[in-house]
Amino acid sequence: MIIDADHVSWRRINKVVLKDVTWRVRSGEHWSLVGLNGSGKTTLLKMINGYIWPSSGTMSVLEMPFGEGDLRELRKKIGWVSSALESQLRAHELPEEIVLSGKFASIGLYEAVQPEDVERAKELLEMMHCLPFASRPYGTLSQGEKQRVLIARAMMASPELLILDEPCNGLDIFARERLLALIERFTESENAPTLIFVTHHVDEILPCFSHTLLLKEGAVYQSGLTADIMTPENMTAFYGGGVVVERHGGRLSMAIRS
Ligand SMILES: Nc1ncnc2c1ncn2[C@@H]1O[C@H](COP(=O)(O)OP(=O)(O)OP(=O)(O)O)[C@@H](O)[C@H]1O
Repeated sequence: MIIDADHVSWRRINKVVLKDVTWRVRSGEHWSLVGLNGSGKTTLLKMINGYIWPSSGTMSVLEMPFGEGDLRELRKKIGWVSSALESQLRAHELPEEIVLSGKFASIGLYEAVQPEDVERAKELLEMMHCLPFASRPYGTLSQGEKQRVLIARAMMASPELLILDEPCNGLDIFARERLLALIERFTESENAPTLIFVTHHVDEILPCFSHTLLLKEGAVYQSGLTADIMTPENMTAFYGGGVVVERHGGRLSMAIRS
């Protein structure tokens, strides 16, 4: 089991941020995690990474129950690509250095790298289509190019679980489709880690995400097979009826009902 959250709640003064969340992610599954602003997505991700603990219920990630084992060791097995990470990286570094630093989970490269690490970093840059700008400082890259470097960086540590936290934010429609196509190909590759793709846009949910968790106001609204959950009727109900959801091929699109 990759994630086993059993009746997890997280309470703050005057607020229950996560309410009785039960969520099981098994090896070989890829999940999309969908919810509006404030629905508890980031809180759940922080908990998966062991930065906060359940107020009640039990949580086990990569077979490590919370309260047992070394959280730093656990975090080495989890890649988390987010806008918070993007803003920490240094503008003058080259994509190759940024990818290599992923092996040590460091900002900047301080450790001696082995020739096989350099080889692996190059393979990952190629896989994420980063070679055309591999010799330019990170700070000069577009948002879409940066996202691809960040995913390559996360892969450098060979994680068992890879969280892509709103990776399409700030991308134009073409850059978004290119990134989604790369992510889709990536899920087909041998030894791909279990993926959790976080978004609030239904049109980003690819058929390769086998399962979907819908979060609403801190609680699980639904969880299960994407094919069952991502229907226009279901998603219209999830968003409270104020939207029009349509199917286009294997994906949905959504607009505000006028
Ligand atoms: N430490 C805290 N104390 C009190 N309330 C909190 C705390 N952390 C988060 N919250 C609240 O819990 C709710 C869920 O927050 P969270 O950041 O998990 O949502 P989210 O789904 O990630 O939203 P977004 O899509 O905007 O990033 C929000 O209303 C937030 O204000």
